[in-house]
Amino acid sequence: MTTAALIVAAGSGTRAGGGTPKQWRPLKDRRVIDWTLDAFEKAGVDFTVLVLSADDPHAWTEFSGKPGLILAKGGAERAASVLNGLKALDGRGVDKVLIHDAARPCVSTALIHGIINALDLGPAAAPALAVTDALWTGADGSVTGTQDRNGLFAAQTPQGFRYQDILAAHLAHPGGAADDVEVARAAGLDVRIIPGEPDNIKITRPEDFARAERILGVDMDIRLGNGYDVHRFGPGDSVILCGVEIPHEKTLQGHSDADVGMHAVTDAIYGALAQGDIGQHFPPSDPQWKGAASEIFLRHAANLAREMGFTLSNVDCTLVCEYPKVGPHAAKMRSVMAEILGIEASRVSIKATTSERLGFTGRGEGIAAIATAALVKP
Ligand SMILES: Nc1ccn([C@@H]2O[C@H](COP(=O)(O)OP(=O)(O)OP(=O)(O)O)[C@@H](O)[C@H]2O)c(=O)n1
Ligand SMILES: C[C@](O)(CO)[C@H](O)COP(=O)(O)O
Repeated sequence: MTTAALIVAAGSGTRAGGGTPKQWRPLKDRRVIDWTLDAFEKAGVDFTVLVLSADDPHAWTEFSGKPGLILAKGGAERAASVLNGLKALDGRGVDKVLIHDAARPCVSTALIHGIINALDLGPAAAPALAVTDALWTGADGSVTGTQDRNGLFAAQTPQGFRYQDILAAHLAHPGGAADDVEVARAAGLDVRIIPGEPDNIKITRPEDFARAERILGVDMDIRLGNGYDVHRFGPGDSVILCGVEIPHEKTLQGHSDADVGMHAVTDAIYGALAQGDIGQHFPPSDPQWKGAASEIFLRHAANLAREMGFTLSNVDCTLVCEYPKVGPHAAKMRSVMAEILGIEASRVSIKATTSERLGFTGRGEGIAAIATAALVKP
């Protein structure tokens, strides 16, 4: 089955204001049209017809010759634009066509697939939301009556059809239809209602841009990283764990101050950023890091995260040792780590476990630490 998307982008966007037609205006880091085209590309349609205003030579130049993209001229009304797009698909072996407003950039892959699949069961399928608010009639700023909302739906796009059916329906229609479902029904086609998505809004008025940005903003970049480190014990009288010096009968050995917990957290952050590990940024072969405070490494990782546009959401570190006991120092460790990371202590977890006297940690030969970091870019 060959599936095409038909995206109407030839309107003037009068109600949205702003001078430039809404489909060409910015939305987050791209334009409205880019989000819409991208949604159908991601959904894997075979090709796309983009209906553009004949009065916009820049748009035609920009999109001409793009693989998988067919251009068609817009008409005076939406229905005329759709018909021109349908004609442009003639002779290309299209079975299913999904007609969509360029002004609905938040459409999801799941909804597109839902419509495509529903066309295996009938000639037409379209998304809609059952009306949940009370409906009134009004005049001169006053309510003049109420309207029964039972059985009423708010229509969305993409509206999907078998290609030959909807082409014939549009050719036979006298014009003035609100949408393609009205055209299809006028031709006697049965249209299946698919649950629409509240986020699939149509940008119609100026405030809709901010709504669409909020919806698209949910698609944030969330990264997780893990870190693991081990340091052995040697002669001494204290250890440094997560930035806190704790009296102990031995010390941890290492090239730096051997703060095993801080190293694990640092590596977790580098891991989330896919930026290597501590050894890569601060090679042990470099004498300048001999005896260095591990705070330098952790600050570097946290700053790198910020430079790459991420916010550190939380870190969680588990120290594995029989002794020293970590519990009495955990609160201090959390506040020290939080200060270095530049986040609230409530986002830093430091805990400990023994290994039931098993293995090198159980025999008191060293301490291991494992950590997770979560980073978020809105
Ligand atoms: N002659 C037209 C009119 C509309 N559309 C497209 O149909 C979609 C839905 O229409 P609507 O929201 O009404 O857009 P506009 O007509 O551009 O808006 P307005 O009515 O505010 O001018 C939009 O993607 C719009 O670009 C089109 O391709 N050709
Ligand atoms: C097709 C449509 O998106 C269905 O909701 C809508 O009817 C087109 O926009 P308009 O605001 O009705 O012109």
